[in-house]
Amino acid sequence: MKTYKLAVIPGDGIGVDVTDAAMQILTAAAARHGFALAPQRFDWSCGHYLATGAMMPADGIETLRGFDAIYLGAVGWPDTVPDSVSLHGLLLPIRKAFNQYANIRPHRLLPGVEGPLRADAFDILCIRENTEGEYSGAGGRVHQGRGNEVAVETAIFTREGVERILRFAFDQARLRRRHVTSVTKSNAQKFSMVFWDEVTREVAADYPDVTVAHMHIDAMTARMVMAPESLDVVVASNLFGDILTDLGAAIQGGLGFAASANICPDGSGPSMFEPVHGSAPDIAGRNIANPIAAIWSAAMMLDHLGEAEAGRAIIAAIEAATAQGTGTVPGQDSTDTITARIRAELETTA
Ligand SMILES: NC(=O)c1ccc[n+]([C@@H]2O[C@H](COP(=O)([O-])OP(=O)(O)OC[C@H]3O[C@@H](n4cnc5c(N)ncnc54)[C@H](O)[C@@H]3O)[C@@H](O)[C@H]2O)c1
Ligand SMILES: O=C(O)[C@H](O)[C@@H](O)C(=O)O
Ligand SMILES: [K+]
Ligand SMILES: [Mn+2]
Repeated sequence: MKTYKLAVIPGDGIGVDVTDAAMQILTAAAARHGFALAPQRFDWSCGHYLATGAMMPADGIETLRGFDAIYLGAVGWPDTVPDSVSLHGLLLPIRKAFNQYANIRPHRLLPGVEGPLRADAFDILCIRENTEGEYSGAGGRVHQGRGNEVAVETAIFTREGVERILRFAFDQARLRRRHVTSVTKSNAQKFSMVFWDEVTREVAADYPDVTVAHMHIDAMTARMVMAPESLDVVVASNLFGDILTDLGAAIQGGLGFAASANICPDGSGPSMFEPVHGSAPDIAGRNIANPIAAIWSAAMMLDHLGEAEAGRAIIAAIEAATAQGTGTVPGQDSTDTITARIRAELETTA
């Protein structure tokens, strides 16, 4: 039987709650679809930082390299560890070390879910650059705490990095409705974003069957609210993609529904799957987090591992559950109730 080695990093807060839910569903899917999962759990988190001084051990990346995929809940506990430390100590190193340059985030309404918009027929695939740009971590501070303090943070855009994420987006568009919207701010940012626009035009020339639109990030936020059905594939830099996908989550009913995959397209390292949302300290440990985003992310992981049928079955089970109203009203159903309903759907459908 095919066995997949899975590194599981629940992280902090509701990361733990929703990872437990996703693992239940993954276990059920494996049993039903004839493969096995060998999960190994790592307690890398803000708790680990407080105990050891690091979010993960020094050889953490090397440890992860041996796995077929990484499943992550969420990381961050701002009361005890600054968010800049937790993000740069775990999530960002994994995304960069394994060249997970494509962060795929789907936004559509599940059956039975009423979003905040009048629109309901949207189906957006956001492709976020995931290794450079505004998240490069290049910068510094001088004269800290003094009146003449200076802080510099440089966004880095490389031709390799920009071109490959654009090609990835155009390839995705070919599997969908053949329309790419490239989001920049090239009126204000006259070097990096003008460069991004130029590369977009170059890459687009290789995809004559795909239409392309260029939009500024500010206009894009309005577009996602006013006419989300006009969008197909959306491609953006690391920070813009981060912001747009919380907006995408909002129009699909909330962060509890937004899934994501951090893909290493060349397969040189494991890819990582996690919900878009964070550790949600305000609701952590209360059995009220919506596990659907996490379970959907688990389905994306199975699809990536080559278990597409099992991935589709999980999505179908989520849809069957929400179509009956389970998990559709914020705060109405517990994490356990939603998970149990999805599991029951998975185990009873053909
Ligand atoms: N990829 C990640 O691991 C990731 C993502 C975002 C934020 N963070 C970290 O998480 C911490 C909290 O960040 P934040 O508050 O800005 O964002 P957040 O996504 O954790 O929460 C934002 C709001 O959405 C709600 N929410 C989030 N997920 C939900 C779910 N599954 N069900 C129901 N409600 C949900 C929360 O209760 C909160 O009100 C910070 O430490 C931040 O750095 C981590
Ligand atoms: O990438 C980030 O900024 C954080 O990890 C989180 O907000 C995310 O969207 O993944
Ligand atoms: K997350
Ligand atoms: Mn985010």
